[in-house]
Amino acid sequence: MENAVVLIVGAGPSGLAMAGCLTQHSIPYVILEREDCYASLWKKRTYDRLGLHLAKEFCFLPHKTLPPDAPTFMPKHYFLRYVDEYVSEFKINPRYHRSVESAFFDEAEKKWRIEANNTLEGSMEVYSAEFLVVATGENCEGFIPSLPGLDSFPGDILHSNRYKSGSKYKSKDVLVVGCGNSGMEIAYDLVDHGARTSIVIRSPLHVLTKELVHRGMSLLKYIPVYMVDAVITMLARLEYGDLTKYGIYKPKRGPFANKTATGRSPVIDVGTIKKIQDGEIEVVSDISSINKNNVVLKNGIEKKFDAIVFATGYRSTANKWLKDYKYALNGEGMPKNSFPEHWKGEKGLYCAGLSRRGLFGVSMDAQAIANDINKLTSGIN
Ligand SMILES: Cc1cc2nc3c(=O)[nH]c(=O)nc-3n(C[C@H](O)[C@H](O)[C@H](O)COP(=O)(O)OP(=O)(O)OC[C@H]3O[C@@H](n4cnc5c(N)ncnc54)[C@H](O)[C@@H]3O)c2cc1C
Ligand SMILES: NC(=O)C1=CN([C@@H]2O[C@H](COP(=O)(O)OP(=O)(O)OC[C@H]3O[C@@H](n4cnc5c(N)ncnc54)[C@H](OP(=O)(O)O)[C@@H]3O)[C@@H](O)[C@H]2O)C=CC1
Ligand SMILES: O=C(O)C(=O)Cc1c[nH]c2ccccc12
Repeated sequence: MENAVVLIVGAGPSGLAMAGCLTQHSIPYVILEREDCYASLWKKRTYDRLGLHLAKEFCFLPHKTLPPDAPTFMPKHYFLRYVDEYVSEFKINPRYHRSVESAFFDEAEKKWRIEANNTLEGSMEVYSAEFLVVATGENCEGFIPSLPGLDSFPGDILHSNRYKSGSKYKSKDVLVVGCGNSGMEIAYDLVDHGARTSIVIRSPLHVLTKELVHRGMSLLKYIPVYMVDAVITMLARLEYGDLTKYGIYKPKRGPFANKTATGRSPVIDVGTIKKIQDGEIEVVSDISSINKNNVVLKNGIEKKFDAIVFATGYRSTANKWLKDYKYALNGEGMPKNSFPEHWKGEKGLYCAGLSRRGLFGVSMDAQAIANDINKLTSGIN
């Protein structure tokens, strides 16, 4: 058994930000990561054309600024280069191929006991830690809904986290299920590669440009959210016109109030809306069942597809391996406390990056957690 002061599970931006902050306080830590690299979501499970939707002032990690000439909206590779520099500057050395499979609070020892599968060696490793930080992310596992007849579909079925580009779908009929930021951008990419593309839109959504989101986030510093929402919704209407004829309806709450209330981001349009308006992407209603290549929609229409991309979102899985999740999380593996106290659990348990606030939220959490651990370890309560 190995002893650690702080044990961090996950070497994504949250785990790395934790490492950066703990280093500032000279607090030792160990990071366990199931994959063979850091930032594995960004490196392995995102599509090729991904760029950051939020402006650079919301997309950096604690204690390291972005280069002054960084583009306002960074491409993925630019952000990853910054992450590489972060890792070398803070000398972060995660232990790779360590999949954490169980963790519980040992009441006798008053410490966390963590078991990780060393997937390279096929052995179990045991760690004990005073503080445990869950940094496994809200995008830990791709979610695919169970639909009647899905098993009978003979073509490609993939979650958006396995989609790279539309190059192999030229002249194919592809259905994208889900119209969050992933689904909308993947639909664009498919058309760009010559696929005949349809997208399932079953609920209301806000569509904004990245410039409008940037403007809205800047305005939020000065005026209340309902005013920001009113201004930004009006500007979006001028930009896109009435989208209801394409099956796109707005939620009752404004885009920023909705983000705060539900965590759901507005769709930040990368050109998909124009392709919908031009008839290059067809919006279809929710799926009722699947029979081989035929997809039966809830409005009774039946369409044939060669492939289905499920851009139906993600789940946190921390509640599965963290046996005593109740000290910080709910049954969905998300924080049990509400924002802004969401990061702090009991008995030295914390969660970073589960506030549905992107990289900005990641940085805030890591700083708050490291400050709290610093206070506790220096005996200032
Ligand atoms: C397609 C996509 C695009 C995004 N774009 C943006 C954006 O532009 N801007 C923004 O602010 N946010 C964006 N996000 C949100 C994203 O959640 C954050 O950017 C960021 O990746 C969160 O970091 P994280 O470390 O919390 O989680 P992750 O990046 O998911 O990292 C978690 C790490 O934990 C590891 N892990 C999981 N379970 C275990 C286990 N049991 N044992 C050991 N290791 C484990 C995983 O392998 C992974 O490396 C995007 C998300 C997606 C899906
Ligand atoms: N460049 C960037 O910055 C990007 C950022 N992201 C971020 O990553 C996170 C994850 O995004 P994303 O992958 O789009 O996931 P989301 O959870 O945001 O969206 C999931 C979508 O799938 C739909 N859906 C879920 N279940 C079903 C079902 N059974 N049938 C039909 N539709 C269904 C949802 O609709 P409903 O509302 O009806 O449930 C929703 O439209 C978000 O925070 C997003 O903003 C993603 C891509 C790019
Ligand atoms: O990409 C995401 O989903 C994010 O969570 C980033 C984000 C944080 N606050 C926002 C407000 C509007 C749009 C996106 C975000």
